[in-house]
Amino acid sequence: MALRIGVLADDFTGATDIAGFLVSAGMTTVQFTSPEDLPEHLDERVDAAVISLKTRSVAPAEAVAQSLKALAALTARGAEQIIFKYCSTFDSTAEGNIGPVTDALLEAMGEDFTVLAPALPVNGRTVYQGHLFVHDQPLDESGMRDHPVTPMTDSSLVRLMQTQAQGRAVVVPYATVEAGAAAVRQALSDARASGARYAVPDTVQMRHLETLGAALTQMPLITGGSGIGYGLARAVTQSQGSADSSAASDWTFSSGPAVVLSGSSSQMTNAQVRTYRSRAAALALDIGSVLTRPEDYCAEVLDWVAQQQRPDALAPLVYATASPKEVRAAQQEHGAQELSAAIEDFFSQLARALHEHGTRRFIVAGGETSGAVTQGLGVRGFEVGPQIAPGVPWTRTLPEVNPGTASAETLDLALKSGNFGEEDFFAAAQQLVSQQPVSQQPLTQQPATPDGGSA
Ligand SMILES: Nc1ncnc2c1ncn2[C@@H]1O[C@H](COP(=O)(O)OP(=O)(O)O)[C@@H](O)[C@H]1O
Ligand SMILES: O=C(O)[C@@H](O)C(=O)COP(=O)(O)O
Repeated sequence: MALRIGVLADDFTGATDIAGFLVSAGMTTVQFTSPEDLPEHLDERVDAAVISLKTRSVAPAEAVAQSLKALAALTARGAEQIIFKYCSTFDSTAEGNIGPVTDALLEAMGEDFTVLAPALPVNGRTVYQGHLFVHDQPLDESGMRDHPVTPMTDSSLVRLMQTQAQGRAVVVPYATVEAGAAAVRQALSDARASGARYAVPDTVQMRHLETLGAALTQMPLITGGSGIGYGLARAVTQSQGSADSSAASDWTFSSGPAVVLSGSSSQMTNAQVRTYRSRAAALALDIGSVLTRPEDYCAEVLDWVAQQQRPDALAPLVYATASPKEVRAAQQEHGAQELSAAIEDFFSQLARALHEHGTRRFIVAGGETSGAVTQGLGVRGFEVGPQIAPGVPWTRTLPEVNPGTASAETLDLALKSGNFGEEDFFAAAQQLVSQQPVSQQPLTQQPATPDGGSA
């Protein structure tokens, strides 16, 4: 079967977020860490491929260039529909990057119209009258108001888009979405005829995403969050009669020691670390040692982890997670960027050392931290499995594209965006492993035949 959906995501855990939702809707999904890593021939069982970029907060021209490369890689694999995945809280500045990237993708695809659909009601992100809410607060009154890189000071998606993009945006109101897919299609066609370039559909419940998915199956470019990915995938798999047989239902895990690495300091991750500390061995990183003697300290932490890894115990936790007050104080003392980079490098080095000493399962908290860990492990592609929590799936590495992992064995990775998961997330991830079902042949890359076709 041809590649039904190709996704380019503007950050790492955002990519795993949408990949997990595509799988939960019944699509076999693989994820790669750059367009270059996408194999020329994907396994024929693959319905969706996700490329994770790091374009959320780079300069707009750089974001556009990387996104166009990813688009080219996906269309070259025959992707029938493209999704540009950004954050469910529309993380961007007045310069971009959601507007410039969307415009560049439209132009490259020869299109003049798309939707902006960031909503993910199961995680409290809803859109009403074109305004984005985080649970019961408008976006600009939520914690996103104080985001260090992309502070969100308006909740109107129409205004947010129009300040950074080239065209006009219009709302598809709640009543139209409630009326069903045909009504949405008509509203989109009217909006386009009126000269609008972007439509913002109200989305209050998960079922609205299914309505939107059914209305949008023929739209070449969709932009939004993981929720619209779910809606589209449901529409496709339902029309094929396969929506109920989740692609993750017969997922298996590798055996071997596990570790939890937490570099996010979000409110939710702080709560998750507190909860887990009461149940498992936990080590708070000494930031001074991370900064001044990272190599020796890495060896000490490695020894500590090895002593704690026992088959009858929960995986040990190593964390840099700290309260906002502690983070601010440390940033003032050492400089925010230097500190982030040092901690990320440390996690990257530690993950590599842990892998070399036998660790096979990594549970990681934090988007940037996940990027650093996968980089340390040399992971460039993985298959996406069952969700531990909405937006956080288990994944396993595809050995063929991960020569850095040194062997044909697969690694299990759970890569969590800072804000996602319940308070017991770290233990819940391991509980899912211990309930693992019957073995399934892992996806492998199709060997290329001399004529360039797949074997
Ligand atoms: N104690 C700390 N003080 C300062 N910065 C920290 C601390 N712990 C982690 N960090 C840094 O904060 C950043 C957290 O970002 P990230 O991993 O993306 O989490 P999130 O998904 O919550 O944004 C990383 O760069 C990490 O290295
Ligand atoms: O859409 C979402 O909310 C997430 O997939 C996402 O992008 C979160 O970003 P980070 O919190 O920066 O990991």
